[in-house]
Amino acid sequence: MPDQDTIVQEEQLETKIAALFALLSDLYSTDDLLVKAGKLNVLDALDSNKINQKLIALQKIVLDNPTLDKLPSGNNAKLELMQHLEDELVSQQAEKMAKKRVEKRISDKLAEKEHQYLKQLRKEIIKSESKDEFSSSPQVLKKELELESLEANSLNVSALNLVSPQKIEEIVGQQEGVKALLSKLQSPYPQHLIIYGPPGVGKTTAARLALEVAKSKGSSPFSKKANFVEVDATTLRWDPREITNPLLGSVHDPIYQGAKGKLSQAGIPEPKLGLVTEAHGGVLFIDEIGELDPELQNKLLKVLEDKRVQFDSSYFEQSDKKVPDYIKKLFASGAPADFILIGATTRTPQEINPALRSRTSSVFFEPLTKDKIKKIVQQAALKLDFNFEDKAVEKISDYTSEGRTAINLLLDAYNLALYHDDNRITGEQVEEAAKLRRMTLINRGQVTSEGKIGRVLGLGVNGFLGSLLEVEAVVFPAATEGQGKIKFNQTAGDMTQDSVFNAATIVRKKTGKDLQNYDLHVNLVGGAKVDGPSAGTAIAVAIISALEEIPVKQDVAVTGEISLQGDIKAVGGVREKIYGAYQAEMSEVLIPQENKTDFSIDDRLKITMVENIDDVLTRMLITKV
Ligand SMILES: Nc1ncnc2c1ncn2[C@@H]1O[C@H](COP(=O)(O)OP(=O)(O)OP(=O)(O)O)[C@@H](O)[C@H]1O
Repeated sequence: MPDQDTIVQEEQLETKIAALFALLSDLYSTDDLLVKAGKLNVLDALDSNKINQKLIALQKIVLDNPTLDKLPSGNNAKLELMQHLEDELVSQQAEKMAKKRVEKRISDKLAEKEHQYLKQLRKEIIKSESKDEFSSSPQVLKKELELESLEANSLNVSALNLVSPQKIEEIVGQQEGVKALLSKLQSPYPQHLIIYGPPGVGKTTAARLALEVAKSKGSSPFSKKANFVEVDATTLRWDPREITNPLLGSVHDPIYQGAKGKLSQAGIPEPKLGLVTEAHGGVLFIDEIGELDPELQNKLLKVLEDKRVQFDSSYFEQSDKKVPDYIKKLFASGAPADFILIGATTRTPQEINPALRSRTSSVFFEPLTKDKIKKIVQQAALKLDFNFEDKAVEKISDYTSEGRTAINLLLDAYNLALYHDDNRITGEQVEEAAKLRRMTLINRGQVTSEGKIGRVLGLGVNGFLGSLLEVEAVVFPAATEGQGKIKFNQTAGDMTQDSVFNAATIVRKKTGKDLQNYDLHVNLVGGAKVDGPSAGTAIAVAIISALEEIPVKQDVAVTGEISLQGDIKAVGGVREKIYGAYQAEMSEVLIPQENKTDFSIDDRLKITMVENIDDVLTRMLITKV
């Protein structure tokens, strides 16, 4: 029989064990406790009446140790063990409560953030939906309605779009260029590039269509939604203070936003995203990239490198609670601008900023020959679904070597045919359309190795296009010596008049003949208007040729101002003029030595630098003066 003390101690142990089990079930849910007991193989022990077995189960569960199968001997030692288990349970409980508290704080914080976010979102929506009292005025609503009805009425199906290539295979005469373009763009790692070539030969159209091809390739990083964003560098306006910068984006500081702007009233600067961000994930096409302001080019290069564009404003306050989150984000981390740059230029690679050139690969588009122009016109005429004479196509190719101009001339002739109730486009209609556009035939086929007296081929430039300028001079002995008359066409411009007078002095120096003893007529064929003294040299050569009756070579063209000393001075548009001479199939072109840095030598035709009238006469006259 156990003595009284032992009974009391056992009762104490039982009470303590019950208390510990109560603590345990506070710590774990019943299910969790059963699972844990199952894993530790003590489920039976929990139900047992034997104190020791219960204590062993308790020990295993609390200390999470399945190997603790023994108990210390002696009741005191057991009481100490239970004290230890109780401490352990208390500390586990404390840990659990601490965790709970932290979790609660986290979920409170989350709820608060969500609430703020929803509030902000609601504000934005209300702002965009709501009309202030000004914009809901009857006058403004009426204007809005008028504008909407105008928009709904659009009838402008662009004819140019209709007849332009819709597939890359329809680009004519640029096989090499298109191959290079496609290979660089449809790769899994597309490259930035610049397309070099004359105007109107399909650079923009090919770039746009090449992106479509790239999008259809599974390995391309361009998604189906990738944008083709197009901008012309010659019309891009920007302000170095970054008040306006449509290319890169700008920050509208509050003082510039106008009194009505909500953000401006709150003194908040607002970043306006630029084309580089609109092109994110796609292509940014910059036409005439060579004309882009050098400072803007440097900024663009930085964006290309960072693939982001950053904003800055002295009005921005990070801590200002009124500043919307999206504005804070834009100031903190900028806007994305990860795109492929395609530039197009009529310049040569040497004339492009070296930093830009080194980051882009080069693609070359060729000038279009007469045959290619005919093919472009035929292709477009078929899309118009209208009859046309072969002569019409032939005629168009006589007027231009630019694809775009050819298409426009075709469309003009088409409109004229409709106007005349004709069911086909004829050669005459093309001529009529060309006349209305003030176009002249291009000088293909003028080249002849035979010399001509008093006829010199000079060079003119119109926009980006250089062309031949035909200068004629005729002289007769004056009826009365010393009273000769000089005549020239008035339409040719004041500068031409000066050029003729300068030429008269040179002629006297070179030939010893006084022009006052002759009637002289100088003519710029076709009433060409010359803005500048650049025809001076050609005029002098024409007069000398006429006076001395020495023929002038007809496959050599010249440009240059002439001084009273007979020096050939620099002129503008040399690059375009050289290209014009090439197109007109000249074999040599004479350029002022002073212009030698304005162009790069190409091997398409012979370019000779000239310093004075003697250099020119040696190369242009068939025999010596
Ligand atoms: N090689 C070509 N093949 C087919 N069509 C062409 C070609 N070149 C030009 N075109 C026609 O002319 C239009 C204008 O061409 P596009 O704008 O692509 O030329 P571009 O070289 O980019 O000219 P620019 O340098 O002046 O911008 C095209 O929409 C197309 O109808």
